Amino acid sequence: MTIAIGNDHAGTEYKFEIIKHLENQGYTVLNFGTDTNDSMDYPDAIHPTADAVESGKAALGIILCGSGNGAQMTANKHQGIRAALCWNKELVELTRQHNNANILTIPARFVSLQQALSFVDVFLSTEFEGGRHENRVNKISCAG
Ligand SMILES: O=C(CO)[C@H](O)[C@H](O)[C@H](O)COP(=O)(O)O
Repeated sequence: MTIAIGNDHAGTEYKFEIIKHLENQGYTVLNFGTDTNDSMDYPDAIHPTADAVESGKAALGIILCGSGNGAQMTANKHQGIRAALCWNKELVELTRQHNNANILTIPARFVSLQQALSFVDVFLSTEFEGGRHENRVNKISCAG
């Protein structure tokens, strides 16, 4: 499975650890984030990450910035993206089960590296439940 990843300078360190973690498990990772700690604008990394998921080049995405808010807001501008900002494992599990989230947003300055890696594991191993959630998820993209 191919995973897209994107980050600003606040997420660089965790990004490299996540890539290592994923590649060790056999995932292919497309890296759209900055590889340095130099200050940059998160939309420049997040839009290409969202594009990769939206176009199907990647099955799922992971994005990081300091609080996660800017990254999530950017990704959710894309029609085919459901990006969830999560700060515990339960939220990660629920957003896959109920929202069929296709991008996990990690607030790198507010969680430990161990937490971030565990979020990634839960995100990739949890399936959408469908059922009553199917209609609700379909209605997300209808602005009315
Ligand atoms: O976009 C954000 C907040 O919504 C991210 O947390 C950024 O990483 C953060 O704003 C970067 O802050 P910095 O002071 O420029 O390092």
